[in-house]
Amino acid sequence: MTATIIDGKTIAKEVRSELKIEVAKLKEKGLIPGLAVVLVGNHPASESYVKGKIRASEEVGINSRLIRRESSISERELLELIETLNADPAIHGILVQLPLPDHINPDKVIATISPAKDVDGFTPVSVGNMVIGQEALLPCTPHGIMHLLQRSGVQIAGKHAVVVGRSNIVGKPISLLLQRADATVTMCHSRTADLASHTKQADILIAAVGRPEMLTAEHVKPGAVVIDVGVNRHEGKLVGDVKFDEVKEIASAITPVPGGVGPMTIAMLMRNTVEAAKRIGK
Ligand SMILES: Nc1nc(=O)c2c([nH]1)NC[C@@H]1CN(c3ccc(C(=O)N[C@@H](CCC(=O)O)C(=O)O)cc3)C=[N+]21
Repeated sequence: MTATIIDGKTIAKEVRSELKIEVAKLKEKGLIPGLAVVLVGNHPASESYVKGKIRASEEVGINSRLIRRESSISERELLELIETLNADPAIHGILVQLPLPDHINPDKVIATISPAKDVDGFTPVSVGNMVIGQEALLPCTPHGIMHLLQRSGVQIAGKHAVVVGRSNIVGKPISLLLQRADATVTMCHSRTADLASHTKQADILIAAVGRPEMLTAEHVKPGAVVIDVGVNRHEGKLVGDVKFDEVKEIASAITPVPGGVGPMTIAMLMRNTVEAAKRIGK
């Protein structure tokens, strides 16, 4: 039996139409959510991601501002730009597109973003609040994965989730969110010994290592739900961390790349921006 395809593109569209209604109501009260997207230099993949974010903002009714800076900008100038946005009452969300040029310390830049406007959920304050289960803007990709699972009716409580990848942006936070939803979570990574022996135990398998098609049929238990977070440009096309054609024959459900987690990441950015606007008010 082949797996159900979890259609992130369609689910993301649903999220955006719900948000559109919510934003229209906020506008009646005089509150227009504002998002600043800061793009430094001209990383080719960043251009395409940022375009997606601006397009989604337009659809939902969020006022987005794309702020471009040359890659020669100094760290100090970038920090000053962020301080200005922190103080701007029309801006409720600030996103600094990563990666940044080598001479700029991304940790320093992220830590300068006001936690109230941290729609990526990357600041130390947001991360800390998430870890201890306090109210926080959640990082978009893990937040999007939780929505995908919930909206596709996947039961999480009591299940064994195995996460492959330990990044700050995906692996670590998704492990916590799954645990909070009462899954039992195993955290694996690129250096895990006998990876397949762990991933084969997974009822829910999250692939977030960033290695094209690394997880194959032999890593997957029949009937597992497989979430592919990989976005690898490989021989001119976009592929995930999962060997889709092979794994779809044994999984019960699987996300495609493209059209799975990626669109949900952007939808959650929209949601966080609306959330931040509501909390900050006008
Ligand atoms: N501060 C910051 N926040 C981010 O959230 C952030 C970032 N920096 N840097 C780069 C990564 C990557 N990322 C993606 C978002 C959407 C898709 C997405 O929509 N992908 C489409 C395909 C798009 C295409 O074809 O290029 C899909 O999977 O269907 C992918 C990747 C956000 N990131």
